[in-house]
Amino acid sequence: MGLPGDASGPGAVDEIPTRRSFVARAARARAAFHRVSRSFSGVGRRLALLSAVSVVAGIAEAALFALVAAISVSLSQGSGVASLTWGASDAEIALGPAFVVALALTLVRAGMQLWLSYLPARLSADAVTTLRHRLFAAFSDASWEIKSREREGGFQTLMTANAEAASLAVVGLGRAIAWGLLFVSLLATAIVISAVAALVLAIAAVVLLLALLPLGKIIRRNSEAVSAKNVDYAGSIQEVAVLAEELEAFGPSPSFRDGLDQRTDALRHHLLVARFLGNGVGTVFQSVALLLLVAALAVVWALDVGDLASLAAVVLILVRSLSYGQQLQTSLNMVDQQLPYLTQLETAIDHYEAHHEQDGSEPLHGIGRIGLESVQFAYTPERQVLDEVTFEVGSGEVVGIVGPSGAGKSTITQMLLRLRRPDAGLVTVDGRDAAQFRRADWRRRVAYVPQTPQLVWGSVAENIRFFRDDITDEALRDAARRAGLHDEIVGLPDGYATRLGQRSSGLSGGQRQRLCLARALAADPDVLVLDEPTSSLDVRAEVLVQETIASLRPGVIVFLVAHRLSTLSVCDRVMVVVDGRVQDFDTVDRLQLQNSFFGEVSEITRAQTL
Ligand SMILES: Nc1ncnc2c1ncn2[C@@H]1O[C@H](COP(=O)(O)OP(=O)(O)OP(=O)(O)O)[C@@H](O)[C@H]1O
Repeated sequence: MGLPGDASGPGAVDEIPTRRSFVARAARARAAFHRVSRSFSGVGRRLALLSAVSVVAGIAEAALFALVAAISVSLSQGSGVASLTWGASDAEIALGPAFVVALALTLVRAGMQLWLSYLPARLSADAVTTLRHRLFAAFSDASWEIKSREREGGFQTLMTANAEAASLAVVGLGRAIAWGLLFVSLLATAIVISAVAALVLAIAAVVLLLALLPLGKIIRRNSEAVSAKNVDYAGSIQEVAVLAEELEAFGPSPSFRDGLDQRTDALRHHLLVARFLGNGVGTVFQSVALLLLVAALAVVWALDVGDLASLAAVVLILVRSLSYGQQLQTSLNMVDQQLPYLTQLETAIDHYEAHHEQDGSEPLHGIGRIGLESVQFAYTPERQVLDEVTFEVGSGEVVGIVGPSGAGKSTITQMLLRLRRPDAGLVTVDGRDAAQFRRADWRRRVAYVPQTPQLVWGSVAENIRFFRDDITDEALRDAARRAGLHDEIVGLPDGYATRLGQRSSGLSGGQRQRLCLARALAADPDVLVLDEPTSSLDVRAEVLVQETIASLRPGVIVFLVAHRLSTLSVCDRVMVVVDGRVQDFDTVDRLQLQNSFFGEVSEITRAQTL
């Protein structure tokens, strides 16, 4: 994944047109809906419902205002009849029925308004839930190549903060439609009641909306900056959490603290602008709207149009419609503010989906032989990391992989685990291309114990089972026995149900490593890849693990990346990797005589143990 701000990665924000026109804004809103509509089905139906409810609510409200105005005038004149004027036609209604109709309209309006609160909320909740599912699925299915480049905290930010912001963008879009249609419905009704009065006021409202448009651009630009910086910021925060132990021990340098403080400060300005504009625009709108209303009324008075009841109705309706206009403006600002987060989320999904992990279609029932055939691989074009690597290992063999730091040992294990694909050459299984086989089967047959074992929040049993529901309690106990951990687990306060944390796990480094060995053994693999499995173990535990490895014969192939020669005592053969090539692949005894790297390391080890 590209880092935030990197135009190629999910952190990048799409090019958004910056013209200050309604056309550009409408194009953005359309693009947003297009993106949102990909996130869940039935969006068209729901928007149609939202629009219909908005129009009905607007007409009900306008009719209510007209009736209230007519009743008020009638009461002030002491007449028992309310006179309603709708354009050229007049209607009269007795006060009793008029009150009943007013009450009914109030209830209809209340019901519609509640519905209008519910629909955007539902739209938003559905959209964000689906977005989160899509993002998680896209990330899970993305290749290791992409995942391994993921910035710490980047994915978390997308799943939490960005998803939250995207939900606000969808609420904003829904509300903008509702307030916009309410505004238009009220205005249309006002025009029917008194065309001149309403038109004068409508023009005033449109002028006001247009005048406030540039603010949207400022809000959007500010949000784009915040959205990109947030992912970066989350990365830095995550780093603090990940490095907590080392920071505690070493103490962070002033420059480290200053760096983080500067990142925190850099967000301050954007946050201030966002919050101020978010609230300030509404206040400005209200004040200017009232000014325009007074000015427009003065024009109506000067033109001498309309009777008292219709003028009162138009004023009531327009004051209300101006408030919807303000809410429309606020909603559009909210969309402007939150849309970059939604865009960033969609960009990330597209990025992960474009790098989908390729799978094979054939089932894999077992592995008898595994190897690499003329494998070439480079992480970057400048440096070849594996160069014509070829070997094959058969069932029951325990193979060591040694070599200088950076020689390519871990890269070979990543090939065997199918975490990376060769640029040229093949990973072979029983003479066939491994890429043909289903990954799910591969993961089941090829197990891995990393150098730094990771625990998950949960019990000891859950840590061994590691989300593979089909592993029985008996199988995981058996795996713990084979990893030499069973007796220690039984000695824990709650045995296999003892809860473990990720960091302060209550287990020693050696116990954690053996727990991960049990995790690897639990599914009864055909191939076991161990990256320096005894690095955290004392001599007694090391012997225990070596016995476990030896006991896996004859059915299992074991690859053992080793830095210490003591680890290699169980190996049938050892592969010496130097500069991305297999320099030698032979027994320990022969390597000691013929391989310069191996001989040198043996010498150093011997001198150290004397
Ligand atoms: N993700 C990566 N991106 C770019 N280069 C990488 C990446 N991972 C490893 N390399 C480079 O590839 C080379 C081989 O790395 P690899 O981790 O396979 O070596 P290694 O033999 O396992 O080293 P060590 O014993 O130190 O763990 C090194 O030069 C390393 O810098």
